[in-house]
Amino acid sequence: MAESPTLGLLSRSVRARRGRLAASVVLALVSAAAGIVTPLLIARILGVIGGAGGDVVWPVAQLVVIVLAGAFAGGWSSYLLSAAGERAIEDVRLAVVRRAVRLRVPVIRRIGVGEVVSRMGPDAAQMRAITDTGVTVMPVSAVMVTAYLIVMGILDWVMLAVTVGTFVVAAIAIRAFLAGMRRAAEAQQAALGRLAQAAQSVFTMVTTVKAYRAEDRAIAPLEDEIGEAAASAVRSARAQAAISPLMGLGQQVAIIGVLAVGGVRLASGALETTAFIAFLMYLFQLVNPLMALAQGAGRIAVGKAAARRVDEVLGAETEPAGAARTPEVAPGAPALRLSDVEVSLGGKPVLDRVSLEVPRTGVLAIVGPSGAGKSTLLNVVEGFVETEAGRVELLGVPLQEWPTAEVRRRVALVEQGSAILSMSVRENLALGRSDSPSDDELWSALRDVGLEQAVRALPAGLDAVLGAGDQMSGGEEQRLSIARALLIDAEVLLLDEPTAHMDGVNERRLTDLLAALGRDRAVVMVTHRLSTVAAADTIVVVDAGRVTAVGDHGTLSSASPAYQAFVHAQAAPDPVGA
Ligand SMILES: Nc1ncnc2c1ncn2[C@@H]1O[C@H](COP(=O)(O)OP(=O)(O)OP(=O)(O)O)[C@@H](O)[C@H]1O
Repeated sequence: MAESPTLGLLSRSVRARRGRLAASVVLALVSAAAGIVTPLLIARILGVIGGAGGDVVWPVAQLVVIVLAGAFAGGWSSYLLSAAGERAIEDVRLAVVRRAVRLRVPVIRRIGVGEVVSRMGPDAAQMRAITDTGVTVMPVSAVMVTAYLIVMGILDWVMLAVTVGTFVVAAIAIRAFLAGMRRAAEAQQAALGRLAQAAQSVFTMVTTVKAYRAEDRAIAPLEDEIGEAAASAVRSARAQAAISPLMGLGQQVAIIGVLAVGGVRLASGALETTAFIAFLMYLFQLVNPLMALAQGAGRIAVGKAAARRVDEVLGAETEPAGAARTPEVAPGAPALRLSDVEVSLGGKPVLDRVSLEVPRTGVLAIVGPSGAGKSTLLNVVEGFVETEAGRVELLGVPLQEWPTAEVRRRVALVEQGSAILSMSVRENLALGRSDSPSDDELWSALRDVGLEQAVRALPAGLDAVLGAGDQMSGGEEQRLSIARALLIDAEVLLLDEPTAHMDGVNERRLTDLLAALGRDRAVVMVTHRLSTVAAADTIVVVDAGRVTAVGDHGTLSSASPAYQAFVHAQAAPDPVGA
């Protein structure tokens, strides 16, 4: 079985903190040793008081020092352990967030955004068990149990045999409950993941939910998952609750057995009273490391189940980085060339042998009915969808021969609708830049898209944080996305319905801006607006995943029935006003 990437990461995290963890183990052992020595000292003191004679002050002083040192060492050890555990969680969270954002787009969609978030939250938190329990608590407890058993064996091997026999029976019973606990914890983790996914969808669309008075219906799946998480947590608690009484029962039976056997051995003179008392004290103490072992085994099983969920992100395929070096651009090659490209989404063919050339300069408009595959075409160029067949070239070079980052630098995408992150206007605008653009540059880009006044009106201007307070309208946010694309000065500009939310003035302004940009770069625009389409240098008609016609407005108006239908639909008089 391939190693789990999450467990690999944890093992690196542990190795990076091996000094502190080793100190924690040593301190835990010191604390354990103090616990082991204490009954012997108490037995000695009792012997002195009981008439054996000798100095009592020195053993009492030793006892005080050892008890205090044991308590201090125990506390320090547990602090070091907790700190290492928390750092391990931090490592997992950082790894998840860094990996998740680099996964291939279809992979992120398959896992689900809420599910990815849950891997960073509750699942990562479970990793602590593997580091602290697995690395120190379990080995230290095992050492303690062994040491107790050795000392108890030295004191009286017959009573030891009774003790071991009883605890072995208890351990067998506890094992069955641990398995139930693990299964319940797995179910709980899965339910919490689905809860995060469902909650993400409801709260992103909270205004729609309210507008349709669907609050109760929308949260029904969330309530189901909350119920499932609680039910599995209760099952886990039930299994966990059995561990302590079983261990206690084992201890009680062992005490009764030891008292019976010890009484006989005391009477026969085979056992000294002080040894008998010391043995009983060890028996009382033995239950602590045994409990730690049983509960630790449960926590580790839960942690490993969470690690398998985190593996889904850490082990998933990231976007290919592409070629190591930027290729030579073929002179005279078109900006983009698609040859017989085929794409299927969800098992359904969406692009069917699409061939298309986008010249180095000029505005190219893609038109076609809803669902025809226009956005998918743009996504193919960005590498957001897999092509099943065909070839896509940027500046004459196949996409896979480019470094992916270089493709994204040369091709700017403005997606349908708003694409604003919860950041300041400045950060949103500079998203594609490796340097920090000057304020002049930012204002100039905002002016180009007719947004300067709106941003100047924001109290914090360029530093106004968007997203949190809905400071901009949908159309303004869309124009901000266009300004962001202008700021990377790409050779190819892809726009998906850029005028969808625009008024007439801004639509005209954008059409003029795109025409100006088209003088020295390729502008590809999916649009339904006739005025924008008619002004384009080239128009591509897409229908049911196929390119059905290419030409300018004049040519297509007479030669393409599909285009004529498009023009007719756009130009049709308003049926209400007719
Ligand atoms: N992730 C997906 N899984 C399955 N099918 C998908 C997926 N994304 C898109 N589709 C389907 O692919 C087809 C093309 O979608 P696309 O978004 O490219 O259409 P479009 O021409 O841009 O439409 P519109 O004008 O409505 O935006 C649609 O039928 C859509 O249902």
